Amino acid sequence: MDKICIRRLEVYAHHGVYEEEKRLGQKFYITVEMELDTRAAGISDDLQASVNYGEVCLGIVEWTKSHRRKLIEAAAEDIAHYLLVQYPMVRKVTVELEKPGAPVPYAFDTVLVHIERSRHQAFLGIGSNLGDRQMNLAAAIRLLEAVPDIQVTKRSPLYETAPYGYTDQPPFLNGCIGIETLYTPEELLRVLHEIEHKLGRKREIHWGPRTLDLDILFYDDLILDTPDLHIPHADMANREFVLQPLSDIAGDFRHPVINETVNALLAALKKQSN
Ligand SMILES: Nc1ncnc2c1ncn2[C@@H]1O[C@H](COP(=O)(O)OP(=O)(O)OP(=O)(O)O)[C@@H](O)[C@H]1O
Ligand SMILES: Nc1nc2c(c(=O)[nH]1)N=C(CO)CN2
Repeated sequence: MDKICIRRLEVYAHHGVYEEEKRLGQKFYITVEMELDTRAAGISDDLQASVNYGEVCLGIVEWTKSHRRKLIEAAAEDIAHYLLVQYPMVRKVTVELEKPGAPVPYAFDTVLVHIERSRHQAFLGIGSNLGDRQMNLAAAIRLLEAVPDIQVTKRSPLYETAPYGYTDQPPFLNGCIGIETLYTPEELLRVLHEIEHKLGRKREIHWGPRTLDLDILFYDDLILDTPDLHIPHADMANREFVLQPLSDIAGDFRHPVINETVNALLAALKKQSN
């Protein structure tokens, strides 16, 4: 990825834990690196095809002056978030916030926090087999679309599927959606649980009937194995009700553990079940 960088933008602002810092203010330096593809702007020589660094400086200065955070961590987090929300072309930002006059009674050059934040691509499985299934799935997508740091970018068709695992239950309606998000996997899972809860999901039988099930299938090419979260979803390669709709929107996406595309996994599963 290409980068547009702004080094040590000077801003007088009032972030700090101590009353004196809040009252008097002090100098901050802000360095940002924005990763984006500058090829189109490079070829066309057109500012519309890129990010205007002057406007970025103005936005950062205005934000930094008009807000107050106790911690430089919090100020840097907000600046990174502001840049990713404001400039969809920017895939990743690095923000370094320096406070050279920090109230420390020793000689030092500067203190700083350095963070990297990025936009993530994730694929979710959605399913329902209780109540008005189509309405449940449509409502789930609407709720997801209303979450500020999630954009729904792709939707598969919905498929009627026989219950897998625990088979003594009604048929499911299943689909997959693609999203872009600024959330971490854990934050995303929390959002999904809230939406499941809002739509009346009760956790009773493992693999049992549900008004709504939302699973994280892929999150970039992340491999994560914690007690609460397995990414890629642990059983997805065995589930046609996942792979079929996923192949409609992400057939070429490669499973980072199995190292096969979704299309290849689906073909293998179909062959195996014939
Ligand atoms: N990739 C993932 N997506 C969603 N939940 C996950 C994932 N990996 C682990 N989990 C954990 O699984 C727990 C149970 O989720 P849920 O009740 O939806 O399971 P289930 O739908 O019955 O089974 P399955 O996840 O195999 O479809 C969640 O609380 C969550 O902590
Ligand atoms: N067809 C189908 N079967 C399932 C489903 C599902 O979404 N579709 N979800 C389950 C647990 O998540 C268990 N079995």
